[in-house]
Amino acid sequence: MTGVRAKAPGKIILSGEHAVVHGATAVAAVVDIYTHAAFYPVDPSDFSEIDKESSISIHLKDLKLWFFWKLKRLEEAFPNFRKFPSSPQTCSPDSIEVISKLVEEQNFHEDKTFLVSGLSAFLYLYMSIQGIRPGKVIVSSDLPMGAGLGSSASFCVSLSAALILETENLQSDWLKPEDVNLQLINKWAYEGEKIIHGKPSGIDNTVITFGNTIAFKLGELSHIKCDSPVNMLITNTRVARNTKNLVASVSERAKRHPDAMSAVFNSLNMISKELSTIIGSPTLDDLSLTDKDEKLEELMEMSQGLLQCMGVSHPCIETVVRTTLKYNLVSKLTGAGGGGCVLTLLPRSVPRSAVDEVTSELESCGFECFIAQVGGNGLEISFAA
Ligand SMILES: Nc1ncnc2c1ncn2[C@@H]1O[C@H](COP(=O)(O)OP(=O)(O)OP(=O)(O)O)[C@@H](O)[C@H]1O
Ligand SMILES: C[C@@](O)(CCO)CC(=O)[O-]
Ligand SMILES: [Mg+2]
Repeated sequence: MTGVRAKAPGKIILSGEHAVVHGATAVAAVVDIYTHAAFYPVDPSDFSEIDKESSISIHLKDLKLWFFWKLKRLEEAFPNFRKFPSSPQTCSPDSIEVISKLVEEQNFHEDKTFLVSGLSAFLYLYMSIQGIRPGKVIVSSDLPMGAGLGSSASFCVSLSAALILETENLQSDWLKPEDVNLQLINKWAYEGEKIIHGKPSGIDNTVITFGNTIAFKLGELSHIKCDSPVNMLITNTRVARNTKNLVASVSERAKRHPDAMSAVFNSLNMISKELSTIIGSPTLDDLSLTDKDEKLEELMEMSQGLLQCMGVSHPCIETVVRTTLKYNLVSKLTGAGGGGCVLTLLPRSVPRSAVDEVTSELESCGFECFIAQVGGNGLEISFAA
């Protein structure tokens, strides 16, 4: 059986998370940790007698979990489901309810309920793009789930690509899809993100689809050309959290204190603009590189303070900030916060021994540290044999 395979990176947010949901500019970049999704349509003529009740299935390889929905059950739940509307459509609240029930009909172990939103996004994207037709999707990911590195968007982008694209013209090498397809994939992925996040800004799916480093405001992206990519140490505090709840909690705070919070969002907008200018400016010599790093550190420190003021930091995040500061390194949370991952800027001048020391101190607190490449390719596709 042949199909389409898609590979989508993760992302970090350098500044402006949460504020971007409220109209501010944010700056994000991809990281080289990937989600793979492959789609294999099942030819109805292949059905054996036992296969009569064919299904739509998803195999989450890393979790060793399989989920199946019989076509008959889906047709009964959605007698008038419209396949591939002319442009991506938002899942209505009524349909979300029906889809969640279909997902919950799978026998979930209590400790796997965090998958309900991801599987609901899967069913919606599958039925909208492919219709209620049999097929199998296989997903695997190296991204920590629910930790601020865009696992939900990476899942939605890779799924949308595998479901939308045809096998013709694909090769066994990884290729970037054509621009017109990237636009469509990004729009569908955003609809999937809405099911997982509630009210996403769209920054995560956009940077993951198009790659590199971007500034993003009100649905519009601009690419930032970086001639000297930033180096980040990423620390996963392993504290579980959920982006949907954190985004909602910031909106609630903004409703309670509209003027104060709009000043916070505005400050982050300014920080993101300055940060875009700094990382996009040409690096002339070592002196200008050091100057860039110092300015970035100061802006990251200010961002972390403002995120704390929005109520999305966490004692574990503060521990990372304090620990790295002992080594003169600056950190900020990334993504929705509340736990998850923290970024530490590694200036070009920092000695390797200092990075090793800070890493072992962070690991002794039970955190996981890694260095990822920032600002590479976005979505890529290939032929799946
Ligand atoms: N590989 C995957 N397979 C199935 N579901 C996934 C996968 N990756 C993410 N999800 C879904 O996305 C949810 C996590 O999304 P969430 O937005 O809370 O975190 P994140 O995307 O990792 O962080 P952030 O949005 O801050 O960058 C999971 O609980 C799950 O439902
Ligand atoms: C917290 C948030 O700003 C970023 C999550 O990576 C949410 C969003 O923009 O959708
Ligand atoms: Mg997410």
